[in-house]
Amino acid sequence: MRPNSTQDTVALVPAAGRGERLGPGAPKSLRHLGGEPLVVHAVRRLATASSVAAVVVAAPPGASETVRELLAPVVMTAELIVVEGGDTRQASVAAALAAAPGHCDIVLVHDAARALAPPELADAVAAAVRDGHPAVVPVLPVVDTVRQVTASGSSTIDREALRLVQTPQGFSRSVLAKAHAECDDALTDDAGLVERLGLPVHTVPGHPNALKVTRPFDLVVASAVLAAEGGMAGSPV
Ligand SMILES: Nc1ccn([C@@H]2O[C@H](COP(=O)(O)OP(=O)(O)OP(=O)(O)O)[C@@H](O)[C@H]2O)c(=O)n1
Ligand SMILES: C[C@](O)(CO)[C@H](O)COP(=O)(O)O
Repeated sequence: MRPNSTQDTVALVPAAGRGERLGPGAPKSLRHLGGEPLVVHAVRRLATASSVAAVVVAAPPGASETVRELLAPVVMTAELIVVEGGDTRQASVAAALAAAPGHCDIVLVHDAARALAPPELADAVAAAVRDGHPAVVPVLPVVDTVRQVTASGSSTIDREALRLVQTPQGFSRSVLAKAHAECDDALTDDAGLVERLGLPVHTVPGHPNALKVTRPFDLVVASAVLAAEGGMAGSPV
């Protein structure tokens, strides 16, 4: 246990995706960045956050033991649980939530694909939930002009009110559990499920390092980000 910390948070890490947009190869969370799998980078940073007491990873089908062996040496100050993920991101989050230890009232949901999100971002999101917001998402402003294209033509959309949504997203545990129990629409994130309950979603500033590795170009960018931060490889937390 770290001194002077509020360890009331469990981080769920959906890591079971195939990574089709990244191209052929191993499941995305097991592909390497700077010599380590993406899931190792993501979990190391989460486990470094002072609010995080436990991490539950939803591993690719058949890879739970591999993921456990990869993560055991790097997660030393938080409880580590590995479960098998599902066919969709939503199913993987639900599987991880079902395995989350009961003593954590705050739940973060964080893509393994956002491998370099800094621990401070996780703590900022958890702090906003602790302050009373039932659902919290980190967001970045849109920096490009946005155009909507339809069959009948195209038009510019006012970007002032638009934001790009990242993870980790934070929730009060009861709210996330209710959202998953009551909504089975296929949505792209957990805040969308909570929104369907009619609850507000609070935003906090995101971080450029929390970029999602989706396509090959993103791996190039993430490699540069990792190099710029001096690498975190090999340091157990
Ligand atoms: N069945 C799934 C699908 C996705 N994810 C996870 O959800 C996060 C965000 O998903 P995305 O970036 O879309 O990953 P993939 O589904 O792997 O990507 P693709 O759509 O290119 O196959 C990733 O950490 C991914 O591993 C998951 O746990 N289970
Ligand atoms: C959850 C997420 O990362 C927030 O931006 C995003 O919605 C995941 O989308 P994907 O299409 O599953 O990569």
